[in-house]
Amino acid sequence: MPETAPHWPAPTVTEPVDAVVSLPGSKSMTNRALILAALSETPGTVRRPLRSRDTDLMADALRALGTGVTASGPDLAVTPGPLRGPAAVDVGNAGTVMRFVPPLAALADGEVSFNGDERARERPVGPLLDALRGLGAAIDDDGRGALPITVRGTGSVRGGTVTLDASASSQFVSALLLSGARYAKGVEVRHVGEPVPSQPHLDMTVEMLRAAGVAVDTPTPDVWRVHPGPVKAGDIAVEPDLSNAAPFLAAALLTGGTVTVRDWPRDTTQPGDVLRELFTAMGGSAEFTAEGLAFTGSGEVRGITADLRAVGELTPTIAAVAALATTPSRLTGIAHLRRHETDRIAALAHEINALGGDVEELPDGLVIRPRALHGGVFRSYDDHRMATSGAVIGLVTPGVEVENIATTAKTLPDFPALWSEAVA
Ligand SMILES: O=C(O)C1=C[C@@H](OP(=O)(O)O)[C@@H](O)[C@H](O)C1
Ligand SMILES: C=C(OP(=O)(O)O)C(=O)O
Repeated sequence: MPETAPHWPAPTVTEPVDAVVSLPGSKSMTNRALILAALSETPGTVRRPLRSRDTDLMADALRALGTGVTASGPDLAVTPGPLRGPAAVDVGNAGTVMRFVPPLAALADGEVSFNGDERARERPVGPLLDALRGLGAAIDDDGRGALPITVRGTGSVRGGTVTLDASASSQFVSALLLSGARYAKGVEVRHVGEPVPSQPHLDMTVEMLRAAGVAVDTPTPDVWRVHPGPVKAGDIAVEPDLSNAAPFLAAALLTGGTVTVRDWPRDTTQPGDVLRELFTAMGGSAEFTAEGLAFTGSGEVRGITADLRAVGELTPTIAAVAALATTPSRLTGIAHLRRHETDRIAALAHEINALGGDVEELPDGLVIRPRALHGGVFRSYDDHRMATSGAVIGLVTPGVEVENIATTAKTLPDFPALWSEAVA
């Protein structure tokens, strides 16, 4: 029998939480920065990146393809080299690695195989693979539109115009755009189908490409054009991870306290910035201070009706807060969450209900009716955001134990210590 770690007793408080927290870098920005630096003409530096499972997997993938990635104090120094196979890439369960690296691997000379966690083999990549084939890449897969795959690189990709359905993940589009400048004809990506989720992440891709000297046009909604040309990443400064700020702001909201997140950017493409608005609608208030963003709870926590399509990765925390609110919530537009680290719609409903909650699954979301919760085990399904949601519920519900808190290492390895310190 494999040894399993004991469940983590979530700390419970009776006083308002009053804390100032420094959060590590954004996963999404770090992994984009690493890709852009690897595609660059000259060495670059990623300043204050996130160091976590997902970003270590990205660094390892790029090393396997011939790029130098070395720690330099709190930064990562990236030395681009000729991209080459053969190489084997372990994506873990990182969407950014399984989607962003294959278009780069198509530029390599040699075969690059991709595999990952059991769950990674269930997450969609089919539309991305078909798009890459349409741009001239050769890829072997077993016909399921999922890992494992082998990209048979020849050292160059023709590029051109491609149409795909990116309603399952915005990462399909970001992936093609990030490497597209290095394709002979660049790339024009056209989406058709249900709306693409995670618009802020698409904006982040476009903004980071432009900052790296790449010409990107967005002529009409659902069309993105990346012109061929050199990538010049240079120095890229990574912002604190605002999605990982969610549980900390929730602590202030739920306890009527104040949590300040240091260095919250005033202007950002991160979806977590929308928390200022969402958690204000749920009863708190946000204010920029000299230190960062101070979020204060009023003592009252209201439910919310919201379409979260653009900010889906915030759902687990919002659902946890909603379960503790005084009025019902309806969260929609998030069918794609069923293909995230776990089926987050089903997992949230199941785990909150197991603690006495009243959560109903919709095909594309959740209806959450407030009910007194009790202690018990909150399972994480190897999903970092499920684990942190268990911590949020446990903060005001005695006796909650989170199973596999270590899974937070995907994007926030220090979570248990940071959380315990913040709420102490
Ligand atoms: O591009 C990115 O960095 C991300 C895009 C989103 O993916 P989906 O559009 O698949 O939800 C988001 O949920 C994920 O955590 C990170
Ligand atoms: C969906 C997420 O991750 P991934 O990058 O693996 O898609 C997430 O972090 O919430």
